[in-house]
Amino acid sequence: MFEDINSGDGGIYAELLQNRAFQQVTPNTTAALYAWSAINGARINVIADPSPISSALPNSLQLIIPQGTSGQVGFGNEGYYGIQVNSEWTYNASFYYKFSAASSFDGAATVTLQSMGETYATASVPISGSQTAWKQVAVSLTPTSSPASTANNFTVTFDGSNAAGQTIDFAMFSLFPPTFKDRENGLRIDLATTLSEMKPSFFRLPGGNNMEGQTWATRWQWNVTVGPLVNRPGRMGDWGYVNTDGLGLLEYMYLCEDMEIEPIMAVWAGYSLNDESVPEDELATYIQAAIDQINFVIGDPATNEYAALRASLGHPDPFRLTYVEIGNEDFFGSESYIYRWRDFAGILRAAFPHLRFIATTYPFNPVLNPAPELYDNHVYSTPDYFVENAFYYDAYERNGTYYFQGEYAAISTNAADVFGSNGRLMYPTVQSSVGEAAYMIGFERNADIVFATSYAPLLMNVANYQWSPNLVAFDASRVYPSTSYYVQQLFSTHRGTEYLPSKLPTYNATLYWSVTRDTTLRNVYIKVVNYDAVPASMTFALPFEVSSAGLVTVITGSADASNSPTTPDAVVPTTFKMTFSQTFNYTAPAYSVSALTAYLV
Ligand SMILES: [NH3+][C@H]1C[C@H](O)[C@@H](O)[C@@H]1CO
Repeated sequence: MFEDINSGDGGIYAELLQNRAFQQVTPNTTAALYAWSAINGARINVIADPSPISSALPNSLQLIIPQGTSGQVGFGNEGYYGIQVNSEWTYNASFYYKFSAASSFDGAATVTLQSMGETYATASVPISGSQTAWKQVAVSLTPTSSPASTANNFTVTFDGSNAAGQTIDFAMFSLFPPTFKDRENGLRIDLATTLSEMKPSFFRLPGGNNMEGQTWATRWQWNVTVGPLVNRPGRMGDWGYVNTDGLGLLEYMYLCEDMEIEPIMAVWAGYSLNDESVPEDELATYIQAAIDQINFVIGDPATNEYAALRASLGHPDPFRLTYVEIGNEDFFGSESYIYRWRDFAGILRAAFPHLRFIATTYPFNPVLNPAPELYDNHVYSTPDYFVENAFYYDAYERNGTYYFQGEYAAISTNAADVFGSNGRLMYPTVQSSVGEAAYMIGFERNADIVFATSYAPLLMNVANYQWSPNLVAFDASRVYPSTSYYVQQLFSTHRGTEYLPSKLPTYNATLYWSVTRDTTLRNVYIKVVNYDAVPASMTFALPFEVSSAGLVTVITGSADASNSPTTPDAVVPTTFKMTFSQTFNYTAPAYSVSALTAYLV
């Protein structure tokens, strides 16, 4: 499950410059210069440009080089809480510039990656005072070393002795490192690789709260997140910072394509986080926007203008799409969802009969028409809750309705105030991840009605975050997979194609297991969850023969152990050879998740 909670900008979206285009800021304020700073006496200010680079980007950075300055004068950007400088990488830097008034200046800008005066990479860009219209310039930067620290800056400076007195406007900066699959405007390689190594099947986007907007006007709107970056205005996201929307709908689709997974794509459904619902007689505009969004993803360029837009952006073929979610957590707006679902699902089902639409209220509460085929359930609670409710789906009625556990995580040890700060987990712990695993065993046992599941939220920038815990933490140079990440990965890579019934302990036990079989690979997977503080010895009697050689992968550690920037590898999976027979013993360590792999003979 993905949404931008300090996880897109400055996270998986590989742009390295923060506040790169001065989107959604108030000109002539200090705040508008966030992440930028003047160098050696330069004067910089964000202005409402009288001739802006685009209507989407009305602001520009104005540099004034005062008379009498000498040495390198200009400005720098600190990145998203740091910039990783890697000598194995070539960085692509670009910006637009113009002179608001023609001048005789004919010089160059020096573009660098540097720290405290040490320059790691530098390039020169010709700058001409005759350039009164916006001109984009681009350079590549190849560092000569890789400093351990990420306290580095991107800088643009001029030789003060010959640039004194000049006023130059700048817009739409960008600095990219190499990206995942070399995709232009793409993803940070280490984060995307970490997600890909979980072998996920789908990617839910674009949220979550961050799709909804605090108001209707600030909702996520697909059409302003596609096309040239200079035409993307960005928006104030729902987690307290401006989203550049450089990671837009097309980038999300490329993410799915490059990771060989499919999107579960949400459409805005007329409800914003200020608890305001669009009245039924005003829904048509938003339903059409949803139709256009879906056509952008799967439409025929020959017959639909938004599909033609997709083709013009380089992807004439439709993307994979099966599941479309109508809204997010509409149990907060369930009364209006009765008509919002009726109209959205009614019209979208007719327009796209092969797609499957997911409702986001509580199942059957309120009663919805048309009856949803799919519901998205969310649950955040304590580790104990997940163990005590490991049979949550067993009691669900089998009535042709299927469930997406779209968000779940053990986030606190304080049952009295799960979302509060007291008892809240900063990072998953072994105990919280083992608790989640007990619940996940229940997903497998009930796979006849649970068709998809995803931990949430996914990514956290440890330098600036609004939610904890998350599956994967990161900073400007490193990724910190959590204990829950390894549990997700273990379940995902030991999935099987069929569930083999077995007699589980009674409710509120501490020991859970599942037996699945992959009929293609002819593997048998036995996942064992021990939530007890002592090891659990077990005997398995299989109804079929297996070869003696097999493997077991175990995630275990002290209950409150976490992977974090200070203890990145406190708990990692370990794999051992294991001897199997049709009847065999296994001892599950205290607080552990094990995946046993045996091979059918
Ligand atoms: N409040 C959670 C529920 C919402 O859908 C997400 O945006 C939040 C974090 O995963």
